[in-house]
Parts: sequence; structure tokens; C-alpha cells
Amino acid sequence: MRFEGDRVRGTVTFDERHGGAPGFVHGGALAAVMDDLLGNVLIIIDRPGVTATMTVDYRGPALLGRQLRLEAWCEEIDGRKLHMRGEIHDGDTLIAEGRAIFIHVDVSHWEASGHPLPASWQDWGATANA
Ligand SMILES: CCCCCCCC/C=C\CCCCCCCC(=O)SCCNC(=O)CCNC(=O)[C@H](O)C(C)(C)COP(=O)(O)OP(=O)(O)OC[C@H]1O[C@@H](n2cnc3c(N)ncnc32)[C@H](O)[C@@H]1OP(=O)(O)O
Repeated sequence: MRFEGDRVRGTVTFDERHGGAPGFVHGGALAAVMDDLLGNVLIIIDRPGVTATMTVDYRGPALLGRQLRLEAWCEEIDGRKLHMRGEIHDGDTLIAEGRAIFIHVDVSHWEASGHPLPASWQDWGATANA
């Protein structure tokens, strides 16, 4: 995935590990990719956050071995609620649409695990809190 202006873009190719029906991508695998895709928008808007709710509309068949195109953006920031949108395409065919509300949290949210946080997270959200 990469950042282009206010958009996250990328590609993904699923293989047999991500299969559902023979030759097709499991819907849960698509949802995991969608969550990760929408999560990357947190970097663009410089807000640490977690997924509170996400819906995935499955619009077309996703086939294993195809390079699928990913795109996501932030639609609205409403207080701590970050409304994210994303799409997965196969060529011109829409495969899945994602909508999520992420909630802006303080980086200390992740301290509960006891695992050290990446040093780069120290300044995450600095512009949002300014
Ligand atoms: C996660 C990693 C991200 C790291 C990023 C790394 C750097 C980026 C690099 C690479 C990107 C990778 C991207 C990964 C993406 C994966 C993301 C995940 O999988 S996240 C894990 C799953 N999600 C949770 O574990 C949340 C668990 N839930 C909670 O912790 C709490 O419920 C939380 C923080 C979401 C809210 O709790 P409160 O106590 O802080 O706040 P309250 O008062 O309940 O809600 C605040 C506002 O939000 C609304 N709200 C809360 N939950 C809602 C919901 N489900 N639907 C709608 N609104 C909701 C409420 O109505 C309230 O709104 P009003 O301010 O009153 O207007």
C-alpha cells in the first residue's frame, strides 16, 4: 500500500491460503484486507485509531490469483469518529465496498498489551492534537 495525496492505494493478490469456494477468495479474507486498508488512512489523517464498526458490501466475485486494486479515503471526521471508505476492484469490476467508523484514541490505548510501541508512533497524532 502507498499514500497518494489523501488516498491510500495498493494491490493484493490472494492465493489458496485465502480461499473459500474453490477458486474464490474467502469473504473474511477480503474483510481483513479492507480493515487493514481503511486502517492505513489513519496515517494520512494523522490520527491513531481503532476500528469500532465496519461493513463490507460484497459486490462481485473475487477470484484467487487476480491482482486486485485497493483504494481508501477518509470521508468525514466527526469528533473522535473517523468515517472511512474503501473499495476493492478487479479491473473495472467493483468487488467490495467498505465503510467503517474508526475511533480516534490516544496512543496509550496500545500500552495495555505490555509490548513496546514503535518509536515512530511517538509523534502519531501530533498534528491532530495541535
Ligand atoms: C489497530 C492497530 C492500528 C495501528 C495502526 C498502526 C499504524 C498504521 C499502520 C498500518 C495500518 C494498520 C491498520 C490496522 C487496521 C486494523 C484495525 C483494527 O483491527 S483495530 C482492532 C479492533 N478494534 C478494537 O479493538 C476496538 C475495541 N474497542 C475499543 O477499544 C473501544 O470501544 C473504542 C476505543 C472504540 C471506543 O471506546 P471509548 O470508551 O474510547 O469511547 P466511547 O465513548 O465508547 O465512543 C466514542 C465515540 O465513538 C462512538 N462509537 C463507539 N463505538 C462505536 C460503534 N461501534 N459504532 C458507532 N459509533 C461508535 C460513540 O458513540 C462515541 O460517539 P460520541 O462521541 O458520543 O458522538
